Amino acid sequence: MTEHDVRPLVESEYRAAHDLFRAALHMPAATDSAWWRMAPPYEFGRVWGDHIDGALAGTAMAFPSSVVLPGGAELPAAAVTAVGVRADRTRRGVLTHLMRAQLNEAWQEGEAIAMLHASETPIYGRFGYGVATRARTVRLEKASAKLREDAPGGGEVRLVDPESARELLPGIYRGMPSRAGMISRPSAWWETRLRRDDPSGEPIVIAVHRDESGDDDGFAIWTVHSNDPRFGDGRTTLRLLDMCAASSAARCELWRFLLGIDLVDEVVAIERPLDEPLEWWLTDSRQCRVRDVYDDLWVRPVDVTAALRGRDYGGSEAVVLEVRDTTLPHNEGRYLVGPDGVERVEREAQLSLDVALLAPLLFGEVASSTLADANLLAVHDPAALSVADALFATGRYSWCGTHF
Ligand SMILES: CC(=O)SCCNC(=O)CCNC(=O)[C@H](O)C(C)(C)COP(=O)(O)OP(=O)(O)OC[C@H]1O[C@@H](n2cnc3c(N)ncnc32)[C@H](O)[C@@H]1OP(=O)(O)O
Repeated sequence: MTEHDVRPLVESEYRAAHDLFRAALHMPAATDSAWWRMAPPYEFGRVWGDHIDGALAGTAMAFPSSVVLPGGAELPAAAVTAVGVRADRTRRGVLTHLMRAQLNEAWQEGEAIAMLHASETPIYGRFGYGVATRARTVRLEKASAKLREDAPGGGEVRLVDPESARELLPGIYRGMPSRAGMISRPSAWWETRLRRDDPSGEPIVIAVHRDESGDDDGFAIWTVHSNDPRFGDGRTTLRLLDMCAASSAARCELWRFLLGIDLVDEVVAIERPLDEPLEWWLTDSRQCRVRDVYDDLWVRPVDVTAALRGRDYGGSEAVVLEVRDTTLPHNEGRYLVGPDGVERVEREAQLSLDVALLAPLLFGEVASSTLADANLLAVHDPAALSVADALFATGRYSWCGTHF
């Protein structure tokens, strides 16, 4: 049997842990400058390692953040990242040990939620994570994607350098109207984002939007990739990595700016909200080509009571929901969930599900009746299903938009 030695790593071990993570993603060890870019989130000191035969076999880290739930409440959350196991040590429970240690740490820290972006979908469900938000990648051909003349806009867009961006962008982000799925970005996250070159080595370019009354209210971050015409097709792609704005006027004006940049053939934007009204801003809606729709933020309720209490509910009736949670047994039990509040009860359950399916319900990503159709939600009282549908409906897609 494999002997595991799971413990928090110390600072002198962080770089090796990061290199192990990079190797698991088939990336070379970090150069000094790559490590300088990626080190800030390690500074929170929440880095775990599992050791086999005295050598580091796997690692996972987290930094403190928060996430907005439907209704606008913000809950403290552990942002989990840099998870990797050595290729010659996989499938012996290393990740399982790391996940348990990390989730217990989040519980001790009083974090109601743990959250991450998954490299592959089969990995995290067994630890109680489920898809909370989805996002899409869109591609616009610059020559044919034209914004309607009466699409929103106004104000002006200017390029800023990373030093100014460090001053400006965190405040603009905090000023955005809150939306379910959005997370807080600690300064360490900004340090990494604004230091980071694309893996291809292209530098980031940053623009800020200022509204007509002189307030900065939106920004975009991108890289530009050109294909040498002597060898390739000579096309130039602008890759939009991050765009946030406080108003649709600011957002549309940023799109107008991007689609007007010279010597660009196409704009490809990742992790955009499913309901960004690009199709509606264009003269020809088909010019917004949706390349892909994918799971974005995965959420794991660490404290189910706090997570259930963190959101608003629709409808007028309550249901008794049973939650199974083998990883964090303190969550196991029955919850009366209704528009008047949430409490633990001993009553018979009307519906029951695994904790991993709570996040899609909490964030309005799926209806209870759809989960029941998929045999993922057990229905003990059929009348409760439509009540649960009404309770958890959100009316708007949740969206994260922050990669970590
Ligand atoms: C938030 C992030 O950082 S996302 C990045 C995650 N990292 C990567 O994708 C890097 C490449 N992959 C890896 O490093 C490893 O394969 C990991 C981290 C995905 C899994 O680590 P392992 O130590 O092998 O996982 P562990 O042995 O604890 O597996 C537990 C269970 O999950 C299953 N599992 C683990 N990884 C996968 C996977 N990629 N696909 C399908 N099942 C998987 C195992 O088969 C096992 O199932 P079982 O309990 O039924 O036997």
